[in-house]
This record gives sequence, C-alpha cells and structure tokens, in this order.
Amino acid sequence: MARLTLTTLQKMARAGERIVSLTCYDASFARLLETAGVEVLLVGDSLGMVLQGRESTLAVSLEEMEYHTRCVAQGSSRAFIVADLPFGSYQASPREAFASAARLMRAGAHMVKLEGGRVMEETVRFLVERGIPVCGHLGLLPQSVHQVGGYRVQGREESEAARLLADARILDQAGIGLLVLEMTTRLLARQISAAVAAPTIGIGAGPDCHGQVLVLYDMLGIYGGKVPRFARNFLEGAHSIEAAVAAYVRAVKDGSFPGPEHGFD
Ligand SMILES: Nc1nc(=O)c2c([nH]1)NC[C@@H]1CN(c3ccc(C(=O)N[C@@H](CCC(=O)O)C(=O)O)cc3)CN21
Ligand SMILES: CC(C)C(=O)C(=O)O
Ligand SMILES: [Mg+2]
Repeated sequence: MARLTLTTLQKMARAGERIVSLTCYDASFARLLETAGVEVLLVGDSLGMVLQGRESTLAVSLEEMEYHTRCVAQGSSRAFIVADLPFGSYQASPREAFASAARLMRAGAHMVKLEGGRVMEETVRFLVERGIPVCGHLGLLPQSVHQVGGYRVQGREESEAARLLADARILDQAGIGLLVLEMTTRLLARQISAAVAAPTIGIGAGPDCHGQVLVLYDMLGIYGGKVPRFARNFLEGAHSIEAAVAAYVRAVKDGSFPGPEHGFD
C-alpha cells in the first residue's frame, strides 16, 4: 500500500471519515500501529515523560527527537509521520524553527508540529513557504506548563475561548495542514473544527474533531505517572497489543471514543 499523504488525510476529513493517530517512538510500534490501521504516527515530545520518566516535556532535545523520528520512519511504510519540534528548538525565530524542522524532516518526518497560537503565525508561514508542512497545536500547551501552572482544561472562560478560536483562524490562514487541539472544552473544539480548513486532531477535546490522538503508553495502560482522564486503556479486555490498537482504531472510526467521560464541558 502506498504512503498516506496530507492530501489524503484532508480528503478523509472533508468526507467525514475520522483520522486515527497515536504517538509512536520506535520502529517496532510503528509497524504494529500502522498494520492495525493507525494513519498518523506522532513522534511526540511526550516521550520525555513516558520514555525518559521526566515530569514535563521541557528537557527533550532536538537530537532525541531526531533519533526517535528516525526509528519510527525506519519501521513505517504506510503512515503519515508528524514529529514534535521540542521546547527551545523553534520559539526564538522563524530561521531557528526552519533549521530545527529541517533536521526532523531529514530524519524521516513528513510534517513538524509546534505549540502556540498567533505568536507562531510568522514561523508557520516561513516553514510552509519553504516546503515544510506544519501541524499547529492549541489548547493545553505542555511546553508552557510552568506558565499555565499545570495540565488543565483550556477555553472554559468565554474570553479564553474567543482567543483560542482566533488563534486557530490565524494559524489556518498561515498555512497549517493539521491542527492538534489538546484538553479544550467539547464546544470550543467543535467551533474550531468548523472554522478552519485544516483537519483537527483532538486529545481530550471531545468527539467533534476530525480525528483523535492519544499517547500510546496511556492507551496501553503502561505509563507509571499521572494518566489524564481523557485517556482510555484499550489493553483492558483485549488479548494482545495488536487487538488493543485495533479496538482503538475501531472506536475512533465509529465515534464511540472519546465518550463524555473522556471530555470536558
Ligand atoms: N502520558 C502522557 N499523556 C499525555 O496525554 C501527555 C503526556 N504524557 N505528556 C505531554 C502532555 C501532558 N498532558 C497531560 C498531563 C497531565 C494531565 C492531567 O493530569 N490531567 C488531570 C487534570 C484535569 C483538570 O485539571 O481538569 C486529569 O484528570 O485529566 C493532562 C494532560 C497531555 N500530554
Ligand atoms: C499528545 C500529543 C498531541 C503530543 O504533543 C505529544 O505526544 O507530545
Ligand atoms: Mg507534544
């Protein structure tokens, strides 16, 4: 089977077919996940928490992201690979972002993801104009955890929701190809999903996004730290890891995941 492209993902979203994504950090899981039907492999800086045991994503280096991106790319032939730009590798300037993004693309990513709204407008344009597809990330921004003061739901206040919706429009206009929405209210995620051209991929953002993503270790129930309420352990009741991932793929496709208990009103 041929490689999934951004164009195919965007067509799926427009046709109402939900996009299925999981985080992935190595070759063996890359093969297993895409064989089970996962379409987007996200090499997330969450690896700082689930692989390295740190309490935030801030310490993850660009070298580490390159290494894991290379591992995932080696094991994958079908999925669309998105790699996180880690903290400190892109915020200072569009040029810094381009240099970092180029390293992830050369490691095998098909798109890079960066956190932030209007402050990233110029950077998104700079990368996209130079041929690097960009995924936005709004809502809870784990790289800003010490500014926000914790991993909390975003957009509950009306002014905050209005700012996030405006940020989504700005990123969309700047040329993002996908948009991750993390830990927002269901209503805000629905409004953003209707307002932007880029397909939205939700994590703790309710069922109305164009797709869903979870941290792999959360959906297999093997993360030792605090597991967010929006995650579900799909290994429970499954007889193998492959079956657990297949159950996740089915649940996202048929809309049964996420349920109300995995979201925020
Ligand atoms: N294992 C793991 N799963 C994730 O989803 C994840 C990471 N790591 N690392 C990067 C970010 C950080 N995330 C987190 C981390 C903790 C909570 C959490 O503790 N949430 C509580 C509080 C909810 C609230 O205050 O409203 C929860 O019960 O969900 C949420 C998201 C999401 N991402
Ligand atoms: C949870 C996803 C969206 C992420 O950014 C990560 O895994 O780092
Ligand atoms: Mg991340």
